[in-house]
Amino acid sequence: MIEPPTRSATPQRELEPPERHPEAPAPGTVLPSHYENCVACGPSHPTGLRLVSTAGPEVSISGEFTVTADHQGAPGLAHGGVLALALDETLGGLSWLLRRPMVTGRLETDYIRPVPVGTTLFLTARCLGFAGRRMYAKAVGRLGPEGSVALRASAVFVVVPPEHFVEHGTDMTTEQVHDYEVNP
Ligand SMILES: CCCCCCCCCCCC(=O)SCCNC(=O)CCNC(=O)[C@H](O)C(C)(C)COP(=O)(O)OP(=O)(O)OC[C@H]1O[C@@H](n2cnc3c(N)ncnc32)[C@H](O)[C@@H]1OP(=O)(O)O
Repeated sequence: MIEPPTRSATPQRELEPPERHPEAPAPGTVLPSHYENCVACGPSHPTGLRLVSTAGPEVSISGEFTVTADHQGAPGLAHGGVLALALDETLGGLSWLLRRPMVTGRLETDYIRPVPVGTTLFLTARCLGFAGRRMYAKAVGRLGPEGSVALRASAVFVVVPPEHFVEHGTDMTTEQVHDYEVNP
């Protein structure tokens, strides 16, 4: 049997520098939810994170959400999978600034401190650059705007054609995907 190649979220060669799209939302712009039922950012999801992302400088995003009892693993503490979800969503927000549809290929997470229920977690994600269709990025999660680092992540996102979401998802038309590419 042929083993799949070992994959890493650390770039193996020099990256093409990221370019903020000329029509990207200005730094400080709160980004709309990309889907109202998204478990990470959707305002209609009953128990989701309701994570709010904001465009940052260069190719960066900040995100915020408050851990509730719906997000527990151990009693009173956020589940690690939920924290990975928050990192994934914040990293995914980079596509708003790059104006390229992308999906997570790999997400490597370091859990550094426990995150109690009631904490507002402050996340930032930064694009490192591209190698072909691969976008490399890093993210950090803090226990307060300037607080202790609780999480770190390195990720590879893979640029996909808009049709990816139509072909593999439901209730999505090509027009809607193109709307996502050009709004806000
Ligand atoms: C309205 C809109 C809503 C927009 C909605 C926005 C939602 C945001 C949500 C946050 C983001 C998510 O959670 S997204 C959901 C979670 N992720 C997914 O569902 C992805 C599932 N996986 C896939 O669909 C596929 O494996 C792909 C698309 C990632 C790759 O498949 P492919 O298109 O056939 O391409 P492939 O040739 O395999 O790979 C292309 C290049 O990427 C590299 N590559 C592929 N996978 C990996 C990997 N895990 N780690 C490192 N590198 C990788 C390959 O080596 C190759 O490099 P080279 O040979 O070219 O050098």
